[in-house]
Amino acid sequence: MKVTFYKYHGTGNDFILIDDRKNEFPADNAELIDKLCERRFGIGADGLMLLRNHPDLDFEMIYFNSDGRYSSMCGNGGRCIVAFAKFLGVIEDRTTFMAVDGEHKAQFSGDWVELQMNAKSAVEERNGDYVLDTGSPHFIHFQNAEISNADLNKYVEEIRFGAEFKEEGININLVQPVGETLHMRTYERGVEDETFSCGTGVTAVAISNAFKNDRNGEIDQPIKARGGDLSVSFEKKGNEISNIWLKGPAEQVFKGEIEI
Ligand SMILES: N[C@H](CCC[C@H](N)C(=O)O)C(=O)O
Repeated sequence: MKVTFYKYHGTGNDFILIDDRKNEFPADNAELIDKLCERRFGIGADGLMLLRNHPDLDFEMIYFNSDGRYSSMCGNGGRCIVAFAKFLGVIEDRTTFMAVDGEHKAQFSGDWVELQMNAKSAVEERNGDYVLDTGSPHFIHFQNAEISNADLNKYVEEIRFGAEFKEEGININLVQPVGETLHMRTYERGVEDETFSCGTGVTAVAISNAFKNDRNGEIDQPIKARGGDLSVSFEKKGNEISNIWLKGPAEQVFKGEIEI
């Protein structure tokens, strides 16, 4: 079967996107998806997404990590599939679509896509570190030292593969405040490697930073990931977080065809 695919990235978090409105792609074939995401023997990507019809909303996003398994929500992927939906003519300049963690609104601002995010858990503080779910589960460690040469693997071994999270997994984020901007690096569950950006991670970092600094009101947090710049805006009243928007670029890199 010949499949047309489109390669997108959102600040270096890269994805294979397929228009599967005919429901023909073998979504349960984890081995195939893993192979397509392989960087040397396949197309290469952090994840794969299917755009499918939805009975009530503009479309449905089905997301797989590069290990081929169905995944929790992908924020950068959500922004890329919105750009893909506009490219296909499925939507114009705003949309409401279905994803694994529920409905998402999205809109365009210049060449950035703004995606409304769902905070799925309370913010848990653990000796200065944070754990929260923004559609995917995240562990956040803040440090003042330069993160570009930080030992991310130490947190991967201790936390991602530690007793508590070994089974379910969790994404690991290191954060270094630089002025008003948060510089960050992420190790992603299901990719089992560092990625250049992680949208649910960016969102989790922005929210936990507001708790760390006891900030309230309308917050617009600039973030610098390895693959580029994003921002997260939200409202915080004490422990209540609402109106969360993840904003950043979503770019189509190439189109291709592959026999599967
Ligand atoms: N690897 C994540 C899902 C993708 C998250 C990331 N690509 C994003 O942009 O949010 C997990 O299994 O929790």
